Amino acid sequence: MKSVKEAQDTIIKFSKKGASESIAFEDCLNRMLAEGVFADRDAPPFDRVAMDGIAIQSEQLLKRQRFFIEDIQAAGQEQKKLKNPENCLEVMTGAVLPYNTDCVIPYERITIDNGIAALDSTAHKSFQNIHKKGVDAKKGDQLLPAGTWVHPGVKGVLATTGLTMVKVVKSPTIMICSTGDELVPIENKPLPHQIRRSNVYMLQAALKDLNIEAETTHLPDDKPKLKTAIKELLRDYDVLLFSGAVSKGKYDFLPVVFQELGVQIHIHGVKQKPGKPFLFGSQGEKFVFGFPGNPTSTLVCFHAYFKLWLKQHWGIKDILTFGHLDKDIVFNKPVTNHLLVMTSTEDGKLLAKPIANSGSGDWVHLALADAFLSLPSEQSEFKKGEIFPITYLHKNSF
Ligand SMILES: Nc1nc2c(c(=O)[nH]1)N[C@H]1C(S)=C(S)[C@@H](COP(=O)(O)OP(=O)(O)OC[C@H]3O[C@@H](n4cnc5c(N)ncnc54)[C@H](O)[C@@H]3O)O[C@H]1N2
Ligand code: MOO
Ligand SMILES: [Mg+2]
Repeated sequence: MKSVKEAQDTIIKFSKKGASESIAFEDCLNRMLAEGVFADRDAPPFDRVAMDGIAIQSEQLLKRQRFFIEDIQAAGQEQKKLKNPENCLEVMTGAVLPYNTDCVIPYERITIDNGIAALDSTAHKSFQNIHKKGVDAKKGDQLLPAGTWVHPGVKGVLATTGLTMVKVVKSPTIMICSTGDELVPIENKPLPHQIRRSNVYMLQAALKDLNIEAETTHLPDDKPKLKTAIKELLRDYDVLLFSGAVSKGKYDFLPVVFQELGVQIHIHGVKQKPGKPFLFGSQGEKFVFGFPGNPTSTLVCFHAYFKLWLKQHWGIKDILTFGHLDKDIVFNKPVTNHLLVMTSTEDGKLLAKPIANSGSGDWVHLALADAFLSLPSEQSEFKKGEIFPITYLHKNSF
């Protein structure tokens, strides 16, 4: 059985960058750029007035403190010219600096009376309050490298560059499969021995949080039927996510079906709780993730392993954070303990409060968790205040 570290290293080994596709600018938030973005013009594209006020020729400061206002240069107007260097032009933030001027003095530093602007002092410098053409980037400069994650600031740069289509890393096609004859559709009223197939919706939502769409399907606990269905799914999808059927039960057919279909199993069993029977395999460029069926195991393994695989493939950011355990814990098994927690902040510290639950099959208390702390296998007593790596379970929790 692999340790968590060995399992994660194995996953990373099989994760590589996805293919690329061009998509509409509107749709590119939370995607990874597949190619660099270059400036189509200087940034800023002209000497930009940075304060509302007046523009003068700085040389005149040696001679005068009062300036006749010739005209106004508003933002969006073509560049005007200061005709008489002894005068000034009123200028607005965002306007082109008028020709023949080199100094902007804000309204707060002048008084205007009868069309004359009087300065509070002559202590002003050339090029003050002017955002110089090309100071941030020159035409042709790389503004964003390939691999950049599109967040709101990046969208602003893409918009400024006029990119209506954006080349991004393509999403893998994913099918989420539930297994198990006890499962019924959520709209059904389950019989006493049945439950609703909730895990697939949890996984679909976790993917949606990452801006990835995925379909769901259900497969029965029947080996020949499973084999036929998975063979087709492997042909049609890049990645199959399974919940259930990977442990030791008589009907846990996934490991043997994978073997018979020529799927190489790289991980089956990890020294962790929950998620011990976790399985990961591949067939060429196709990947299978077998998340143990207990709901907490499914969700924890999604975040601990599938997100790691996606990190390279899809480019999601690794938010490596540490949380302060908020309670003493004793855990005597030599395995990593992924402990469900509710997070909060206090005096700038991230506190992680363990959630009481009845084990990995307890879906009721799973909903109270927004993260899990990974307590290392070599330790058995964990004290309040100690710091451990934390993994968030959903986007709104970080
Ligand atoms: N003899 C052993 N038994 C078990 C072991 C073991 O090592 N030896 N491991 C336990 C652990 S740990 C886990 S976790 C589970 C994992 O089992 P499977 O991956 O084989 O999953 P199933 O047997 O199919 O189901 C387990 C449990 O989860 C429920 N489930 C499954 N899918 C869904 C779904 N889509 N929505 C809601 N709930 C689901 C299922 O009904 C079961 O209750 O095995 C232990 N056993
Ligand atoms: O480890 Mo199982 O994954 O406890 O529920
Ligand atoms: Mg089982």
